[in-house]
Amino acid sequence: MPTPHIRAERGEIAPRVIMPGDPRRAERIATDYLEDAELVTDVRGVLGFTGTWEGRPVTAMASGMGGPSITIYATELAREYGVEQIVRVGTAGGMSTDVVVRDVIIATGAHTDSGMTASRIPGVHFSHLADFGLARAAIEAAERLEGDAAVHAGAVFTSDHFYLERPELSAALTAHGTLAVEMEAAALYAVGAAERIRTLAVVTVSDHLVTGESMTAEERETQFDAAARIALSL
Ligand SMILES: O=P(O)(O)O[C@H]1O[C@H](CO)[C@@H](O)[C@H]1O
Ligand SMILES: O=c1cc[nH]c(=O)[nH]1
Repeated sequence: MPTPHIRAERGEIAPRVIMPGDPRRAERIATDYLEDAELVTDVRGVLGFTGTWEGRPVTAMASGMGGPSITIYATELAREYGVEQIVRVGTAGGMSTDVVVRDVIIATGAHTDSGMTASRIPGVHFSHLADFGLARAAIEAAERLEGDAAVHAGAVFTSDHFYLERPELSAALTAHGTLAVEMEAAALYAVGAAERIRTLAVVTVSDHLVTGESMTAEERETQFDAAARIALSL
């Protein structure tokens, strides 16, 4: 049954969902990786395609940007479509000098100062954790990958801001081992905990807060092969 934000019928969305922020990246995953992919939702331009990858059904559907947006889609997918697993395939800004542009990060946890999770369990510093089995499988898949992408596992920072510069906060997070900043992982992990579904974020470093290195907008759409292959294998 369609929801306010997803027009697919139940059964048109696979139990496994690959979720980039960008609708065009969802379309590219469908065309470049999936077989027999069909558009199943396009409400608000947030595209979702269902097809198969190595014979297994999978849906590639965008989340839009930020915690509120991914929370809406992930919650509706879990509650209304029986989705069991959502793997975000996103971009992130490098914070640690241990990572460089085009590296891939398997986000085993996500720090955040977002009010979204603060309001889920007031008074508690909730731990936003990836599903352990998915994270372990992603690390194993990365070890089998051909190509020269460097893959890291560790914590990211999920921010509600893209443009607000907070150098002291960045320095403190980096000093505590945070690898990169993005805008959805913590919210996705909170939905995973609340709805009892498996969630993981695999992000490609698209720019670096310290070195200033950056991908172009076109590269942000295309340079995610390693992350996509890891996510699709799960
Ligand atoms: O490339 P995506 O998956 O959208 O991820 C990152 O890019 C967007 C900001 O440009 C935010 O959504 C951030 O999390
Ligand atoms: O959220 C994001 C994504 C990419 N780069 C950033 O600096 N922030």
